[in-house]
Amino acid sequence: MDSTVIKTERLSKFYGSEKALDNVSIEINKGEIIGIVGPNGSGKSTLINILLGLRKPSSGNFTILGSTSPDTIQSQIGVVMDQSCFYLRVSAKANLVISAKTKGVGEERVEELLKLVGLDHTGAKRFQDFSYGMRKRLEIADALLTDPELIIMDEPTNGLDPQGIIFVRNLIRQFKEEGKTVIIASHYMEELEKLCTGIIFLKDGAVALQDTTENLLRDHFSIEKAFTSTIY
Ligand SMILES: Nc1ncnc2c1ncn2[C@@H]1O[C@H](COP(=O)(O)OP(=O)(O)OP(=O)(O)O)[C@@H](O)[C@H]1O
Repeated sequence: MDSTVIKTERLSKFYGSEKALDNVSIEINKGEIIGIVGPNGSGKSTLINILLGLRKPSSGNFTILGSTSPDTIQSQIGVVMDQSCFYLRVSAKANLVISAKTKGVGEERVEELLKLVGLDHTGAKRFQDFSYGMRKRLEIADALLTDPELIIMDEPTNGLDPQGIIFVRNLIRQFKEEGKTVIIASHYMEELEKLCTGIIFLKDGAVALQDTTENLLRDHFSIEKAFTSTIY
């Protein structure tokens, strides 16, 4: 079986005359946990949005889970990007039940996920009264409803308390054990060093370096040092 989960060929994206992505060619295989790192404005979100079908590339091609149109394989991709829309006046459970129905998933999965993300005791509390961390946990549960094989997370621990950070890190370790493929865009290099099997450095929209975490640590001692010598 083909183990390629994502393959991009010379992907570029212009916003007007501004080049946000510059000939990005990457390959990500099943079971890899890949960190995407780069300065603000280096193209991380643009790349993710193109892979999710939310933006069209100006040129280049890509496949994601063997498909050239991400819209058709949405149930196989879990997305955590602080962009989920939930009903403000209903509980975590009610929100997940609604989402599960839309996605054709049974209600038993809702109970399972509420427990997994630690929201099983929130009862009737409404989404609008949730803390940021609770909202993030609900977004993660929602992303996992269809048991996706590819999970894409943009700054998954940003704004979380220490307990929330540990929770997300352990969850990513669990994904790794389950053989899922995970892409994490993050500025927290220590975190990526602990979790990722490989790192992609973006600079000015282009891939400045892609390598395994093992190789980067051998050559640079830390992802931060690898980043500094690659980007500056
Ligand atoms: N909708 C848009 N319209 C115009 N320019 C955009 C748009 N979205 C992004 N850009 C530009 O494209 C470039 C890449 O932005 P992008 O958001 O992909 O970077 P990023 O690496 O995700 O940044 P950050 O770390 O700040 O989230 C930036 O110069 C940004 O200003």
